[in-house]
Amino acid sequence: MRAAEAALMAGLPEGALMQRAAAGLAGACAGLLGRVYGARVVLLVGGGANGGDALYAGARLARRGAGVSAVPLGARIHQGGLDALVRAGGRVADDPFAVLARADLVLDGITGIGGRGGLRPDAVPVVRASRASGAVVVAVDLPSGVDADTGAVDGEAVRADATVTFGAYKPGLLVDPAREYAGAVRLVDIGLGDLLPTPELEALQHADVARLLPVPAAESDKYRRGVVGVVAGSARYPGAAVLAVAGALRGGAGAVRYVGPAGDAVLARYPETLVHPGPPGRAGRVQAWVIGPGLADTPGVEDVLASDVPVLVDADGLRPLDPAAVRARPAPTVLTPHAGEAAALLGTAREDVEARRLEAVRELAGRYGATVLLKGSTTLVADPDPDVPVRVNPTGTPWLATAGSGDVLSGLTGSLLAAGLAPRDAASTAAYLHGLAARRAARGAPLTAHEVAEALPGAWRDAAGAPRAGLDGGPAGTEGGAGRRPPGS
Ligand SMILES: NC(=O)C1=CN([C@@H]2O[C@H](COP(=O)(O)OP(=O)(O)OC[C@H]3O[C@@H](n4cnc5c(N)ncnc54)[C@H](O)[C@@H]3O)[C@@H](O)[C@H]2O)[C@@H](O)CC1
Ligand SMILES: Nc1ncnc2c1ncn2[C@@H]1O[C@H](COP(=O)(O)OP(=O)(O)O)[C@@H](O)[C@H]1O
Ligand SMILES: [K+]
Repeated sequence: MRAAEAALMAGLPEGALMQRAAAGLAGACAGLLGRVYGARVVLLVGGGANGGDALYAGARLARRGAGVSAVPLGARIHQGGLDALVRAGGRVADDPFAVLARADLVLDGITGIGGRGGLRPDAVPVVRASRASGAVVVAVDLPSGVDADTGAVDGEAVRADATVTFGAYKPGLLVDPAREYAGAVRLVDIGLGDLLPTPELEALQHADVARLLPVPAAESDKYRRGVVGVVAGSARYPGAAVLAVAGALRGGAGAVRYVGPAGDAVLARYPETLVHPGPPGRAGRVQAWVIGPGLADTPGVEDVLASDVPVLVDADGLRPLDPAAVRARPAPTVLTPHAGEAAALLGTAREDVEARRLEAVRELAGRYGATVLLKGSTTLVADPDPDVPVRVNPTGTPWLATAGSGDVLSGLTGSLLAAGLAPRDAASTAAYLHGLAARRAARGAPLTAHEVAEALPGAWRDAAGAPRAGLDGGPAGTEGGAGRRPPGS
């Protein structure tokens, strides 16, 4: 951000960029207020340019008739911004707590990308008073106190109803725990355009997923569409096998081979499954393996890792995992740990992984030379190449935190691998569809893992922009829609 802003500023009059930011910010605040004239606005102003943004936006609101008071925090204050505010009729608050108690809107301009660590002690009571006032809290660029680069929150931070961010989304707006502090995020374009470098994080959108989803062609047969092998379930956990197969059947592979002791349970629910007693090496050719869900102590991980096709390792399969063995594989490996499993692999505590997800997923991907999908409130997918952007999943719902939903995800991901998607694409597309399916299935009420699997075709159609019911079976070549949408649609 800093490099791109410096390059852009070099060709602009002094202060122009901050004015663009302030104009966007003031516009967003006006929208939230509904009526600007007579509204009471309080600016929390730190010592940097983030405070400058707040002051110039405050000046714009004051010119439209708002009563605007600034609460300076920190040793310095942006002088140009303060002068503009005073010229527009705003003022510095004599009693911060009195103005906050009556505020309609509070602008958090304490820190932006220059913030380090949580809020400093002098800011804490003022921020708490802002929340307690019932005013709408709008963060400037980022909620103060969150880490812009990682999404970590070390100490206290502003809990915003909305965040107006400039130029590009910052990782702290997309990755929990910080993401939760940001509220609804709006991006204001300040003209950085091509000056922005390759992002560290990217989030798929419907159109991206539509381009990635495998669609059978006229010449396809079940083998050419890919066969996925699922090694899952045990006498103790037969259900995990059923759920992993459920995900795999809906992921685009032409056939699903199940290997393990839960064949009867699988066939009872999904007669289309090809069931083998094992071991995996004798089950016939597959284009990708999924191993782990509900495996308990069943052996087979080494056997599967020795194969020359992509392998997804989940749940119990992750326990005995040796980095050297994974790195030595001739084909890609995908690991899908939740925070607890990731912590065990890294030799750290679950809370550490949850506090620093981005770091944890990158470290695991590097250590294992594998694509790693870290599950949880923010699902992240890291490539073994550290220069490739990490993908953050924008879909999903906390209702997904239900037993067995991870088994569905591993089957789905494996199926997309078998269908030929690159590991990072398979994992991030699966997480996207899985999250979308969960939202469709939950609609604000508890859901079961099985319902997530059942909702996958609907999620697929949504993402692919496929014709709605009643229009299917139109002119030849129109079914499926996926992959045929023009870029950016
Ligand atoms: N560079 C630019 O051209 C633009 C920058 N913009 C704004 O400028 C911001 C970055 O400005 P700065 O680099 O001045 O940095 P910030 O304004 O984010 O923060 C720096 C100030 O905060 C203090 N500080 C650091 N950590 C703190 C903490 N935990 N608690 C309290 N105070 C703390 C520092 O001592 C310093 O005074 C962006 O986030 C954005 O809001 C926008 O105006 C767009 C244009
Ligand atoms: N708080 C949350 N918000 C959103 N998604 C969540 C949350 N907690 C868990 N999930 C998702 O739910 C699924 C749970 O998978 P997992 O932990 O492997 O459970 P299981 O082993 O029971 O299937 C994952 O897709 C994960 O990303
Ligand atoms: K801020």
